Amino acid sequence: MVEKIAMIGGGSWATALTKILSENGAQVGWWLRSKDDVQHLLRTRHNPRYLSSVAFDLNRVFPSTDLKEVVEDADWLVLAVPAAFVQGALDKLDRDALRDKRVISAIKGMIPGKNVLVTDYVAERFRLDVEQLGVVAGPCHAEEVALEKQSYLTIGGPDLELAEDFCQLLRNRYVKAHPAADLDGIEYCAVMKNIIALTCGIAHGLGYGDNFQAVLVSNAVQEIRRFLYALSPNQRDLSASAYLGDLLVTAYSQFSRNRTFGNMVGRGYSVKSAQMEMNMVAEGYYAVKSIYELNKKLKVSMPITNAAYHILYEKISPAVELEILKEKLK
Ligand SMILES: NC(=O)C1=CN([C@@H]2O[C@H](COP(=O)(O)OP(=O)(O)OC[C@H]3O[C@@H](n4cnc5c(N)ncnc54)[C@H](O)[C@@H]3O)[C@@H](O)[C@H]2O)C=CC1
Ligand SMILES: O=C(CO)COP(=O)(O)O
Repeated sequence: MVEKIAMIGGGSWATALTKILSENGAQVGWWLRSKDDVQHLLRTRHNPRYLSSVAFDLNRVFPSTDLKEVVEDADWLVLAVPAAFVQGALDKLDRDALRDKRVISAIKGMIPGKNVLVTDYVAERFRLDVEQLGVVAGPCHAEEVALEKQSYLTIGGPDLELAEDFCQLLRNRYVKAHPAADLDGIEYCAVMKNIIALTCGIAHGLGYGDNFQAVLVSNAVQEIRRFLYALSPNQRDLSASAYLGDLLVTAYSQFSRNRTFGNMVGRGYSVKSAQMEMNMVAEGYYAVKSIYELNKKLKVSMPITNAAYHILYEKISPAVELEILKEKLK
């Protein structure tokens, strides 16, 4: 049986996942916001804006701006727009539109303003059972998928059968995938590692070196552990690649949007100008605010998140804030 997937989003990650899934034989209805991009894809088989070297087989990939049609036709829905655009993107769908679907979030962010995880938002908005949900996690940059470099993904979800089914759709010569039962922990960690990567970028932009970054990342693991424990004290091995691996790749990779954005801020760009310079979205910018606000109740010690918040939302100088932060790390 050919699996039918609705891919929501026209950015790098949606493009990479569409490549993996369609090359494995799935039929992918691909919703993109822009009519021009859909026309371009239909004409040339390439996404003009992201990973434009990848050619799609239009017998299996069906780009469209008609969200309802794309969703109606699918067994699976894969969300791959930045979290800030989830509400807008799904706006036109009825509350029952996802009733019989399996829904996978590939998003590493929270809904700004609501400060909720994407899976929690989708479950509430479409009255879904948690067993219908999963997340795509793990250290994996879209750019390396385009180059077919060896990569590993984790599919997190309470229904391990659903997670394993989605793993099977992903596995290929260069992608290994495995299921994991932790939904919330994986999703929160994916949100938080973006804040850390952004802070690593700020430090780098200010001239801090590898020695400092290693200490920053070590302290970050402890900060993430404290926060996750306060939210959901389940047993989880934070050294697994869905957690630590994702933190490392984002903190160190030249491809990281969050690190690049932070680096610009460290070098003196304003938040606005750094955002305008990038044709991509750094989720960490929004995540800082959500996690900072959530932590007002939890009161976990989070020096790195606090420093990033002060820089990005209270306009405190990155140099001053890093001077304060460096005294708190060990
Ligand atoms: N790029 C990557 O390597 C990976 C990304 N992710 C996650 O995937 C999600 C999507 O990120 P990327 O594909 O990297 O995005 P991107 O930064 O490559 O592209 C930006 C995306 O935002 C869309 N967009 C901009 N304004 C919009 C609006 N008003 N309404 C709807 N969409 C709008 C653009 O069309 C484009 O799809 C994020 O949560 C990210 O953390 C997860 C793993 C890897
Ligand atoms: O999550 C990612 C890689 O696993 C992508 O991180 P960036 O958004 O910082 O590029």
